[in-house]
Amino acid sequence: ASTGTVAATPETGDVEYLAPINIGGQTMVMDFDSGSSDLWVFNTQLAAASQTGHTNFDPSKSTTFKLMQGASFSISYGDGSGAAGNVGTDTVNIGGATVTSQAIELATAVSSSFVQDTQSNGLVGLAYSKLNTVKPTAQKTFFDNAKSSLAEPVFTADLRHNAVGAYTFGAIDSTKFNGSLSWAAVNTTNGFWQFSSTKFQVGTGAAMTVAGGQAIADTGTTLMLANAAVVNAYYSQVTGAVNNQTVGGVTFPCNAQLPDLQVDVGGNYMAVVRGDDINFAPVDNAGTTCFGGLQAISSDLQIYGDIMFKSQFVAFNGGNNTIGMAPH
Ligand SMILES: CC[C@H](C)[C@H](NC(=O)[C@H](C)NC(=O)[C@@H](CCSC)NC[C@@H](N)Cc1ccccc1)C(=O)O
Repeated sequence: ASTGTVAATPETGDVEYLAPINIGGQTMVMDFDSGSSDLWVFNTQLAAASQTGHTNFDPSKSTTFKLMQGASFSISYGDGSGAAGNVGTDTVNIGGATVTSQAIELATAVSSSFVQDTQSNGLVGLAYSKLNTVKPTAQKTFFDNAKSSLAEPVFTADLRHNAVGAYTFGAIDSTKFNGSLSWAAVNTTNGFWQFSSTKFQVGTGAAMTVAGGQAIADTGTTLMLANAAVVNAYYSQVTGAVNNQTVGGVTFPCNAQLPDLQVDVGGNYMAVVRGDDINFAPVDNAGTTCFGGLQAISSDLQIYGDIMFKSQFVAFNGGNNTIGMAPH
């Protein structure tokens, strides 16, 4: 039974968290994404302009790569970005955890936001395999393929503000969080690591409810996108907070006092998101106006991204479909 651990390194400003994987002998620095289920890479089939600045996987240099005849993929993401291309299989090793025949999706087209993000050379999808976009036959995620050979059927995300953390497969390192993990049931219907999140509390204020609230844990989303009721209640406690359409969300004075936000996870655990982490980044050169890490989303499905992960160590249990959290 194996385990694997890789460093999770934040891009400047904690925009994304990147980690190295080995595909057929080639190291690729990738964006680990618990909000999708395709492993796709920048590669030598892409137009030269798209390859520029990236590490490009070269299937012809891998002795273990096999093309998957007739297979293709095409994926779209909530921010409007996407990728598409063909598919093969190869040996993937992530920090010591190995899968010998992992579907590797070779992009032949990627949207500009991915081309511009030269530190990321593709995504490692870690949501449920039912979301995988390969046709005619959907493929399994690395975690799904690795699960049976891992010491425990789990992977964990230990993401830090402006510091190196870790992704671990097959073990839970209890030295990386305070106290014990609180576990919640995952609703796998939509293919996400989805749980009920119906209560919230701003600072020491009254507990409030989001009727029927649901959320997903998405390591590939930078911010925390919550119900408007949560966002309005939160920023009503922040002097100078305004909904700034030009920058596309709520901003506030960078020296504002930001309360902690508590959100319930599965009905029996209130996850504390540190107020400091909700000060995401300045929007002006003088650093006087800052952009909120908590923003509103109109869909019923809230997306708890890296802003939450910076306060919470998260364990994803594929054995019993539960999600564990503890402060770190
Ligand atoms: C518009 C597309 C919708 C959202 C839907 N797609 C999804 O839900 C996909 C699997 N997941 C995503 O679009 C989002 C979760 C949306 S919750 C509905 N997670 C993956 C995202 N963090 C990947 C990413 C990483 C870095 C830069 C940009 C994007 C679909 O295909 O129908």
